[in-house]
Amino acid sequence: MDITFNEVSYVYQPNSPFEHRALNKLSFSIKSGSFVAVIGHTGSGKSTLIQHLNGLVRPTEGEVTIGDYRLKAGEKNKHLRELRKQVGVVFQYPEHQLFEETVAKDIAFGPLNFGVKEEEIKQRTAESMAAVHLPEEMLDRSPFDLSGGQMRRAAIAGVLAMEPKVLVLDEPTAGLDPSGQQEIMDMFYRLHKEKEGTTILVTHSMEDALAYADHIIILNHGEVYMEGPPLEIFTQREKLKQVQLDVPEVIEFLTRVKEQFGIEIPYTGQSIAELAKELSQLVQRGRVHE
Ligand SMILES: Nc1ncnc2c1ncn2[C@@H]1O[C@H](COP(=O)(O)OP(=O)(O)OP(=O)(O)O)[C@@H](O)[C@H]1O
Repeated sequence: MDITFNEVSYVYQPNSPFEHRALNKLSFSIKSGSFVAVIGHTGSGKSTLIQHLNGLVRPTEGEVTIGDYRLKAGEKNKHLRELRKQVGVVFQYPEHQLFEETVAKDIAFGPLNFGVKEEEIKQRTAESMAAVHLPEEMLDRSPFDLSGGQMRRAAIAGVLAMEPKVLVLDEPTAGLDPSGQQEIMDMFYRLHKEKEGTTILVTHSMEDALAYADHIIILNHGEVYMEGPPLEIFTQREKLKQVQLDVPEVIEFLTRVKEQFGIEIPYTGQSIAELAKELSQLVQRGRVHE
């Protein structure tokens, strides 16, 4: 589903002493099937932006379209159920929203609410558990007896069981250890490729944005500060510094190689260790002088 924000503003607590314009005439579009990372320092408006995507908030000004669905300032949201069927949101610390007696009941909660038949729910539950790498034996356990990482996966399985066309991820790896973070992000990336849906990731990790996204949107004070393909964005160090954002380490490495050795190693998603290996091979072959 294509998504567009057209001159969208959002004001918290209007006409009160606490009035705050969190989004200011925001315009951008997201093509169906893309993996978009939304970045920006704290308070730049990322969470407010994504809350528009499933109708949790409605624009104060402007218009949001998600496929055929339209959220317009001044108009009551109609058919929100339809929208929420299509847009799945993994909120920060999703495990805090687990509440049922068993993992199976928790995963089935959303689909049941939307009238999905029991047989189909069973099938979706099995598929979602496999996607998040949880064994089926866990379905009968209380979600509160699982480890933190397993609880996070169970909560994510509940969102996947809705089979959303758009998956919105609000810092889905916050609080996990580095290997858990990579596993979860690799899982979302694999699902994105398999399901051919649209994925929108809010992250503070420049590394994840570079590794997984095909389009970056940087917010600053509720406005689009920069947008474009990752390599185009992350090579503009000075511009990023102005909004307190860092360049991913791997891009720093490539920049240093270019400055010191005068060569450009094409970046195709390698890690720093892999790039260092490529560089040492070039040195050994005499293509580059130390
Ligand atoms: N309920 C509210 N009332 C008033 N202002 C609010 C409210 N919620 C958020 N804000 C303000 O709106 C701005 C944008 O907040 P938002 O949560 O969208 O930012 P964010 O980029 O997601 O931040 P973070 O990275 O810290 O999660 C901030 O300045 C915030 O203080």
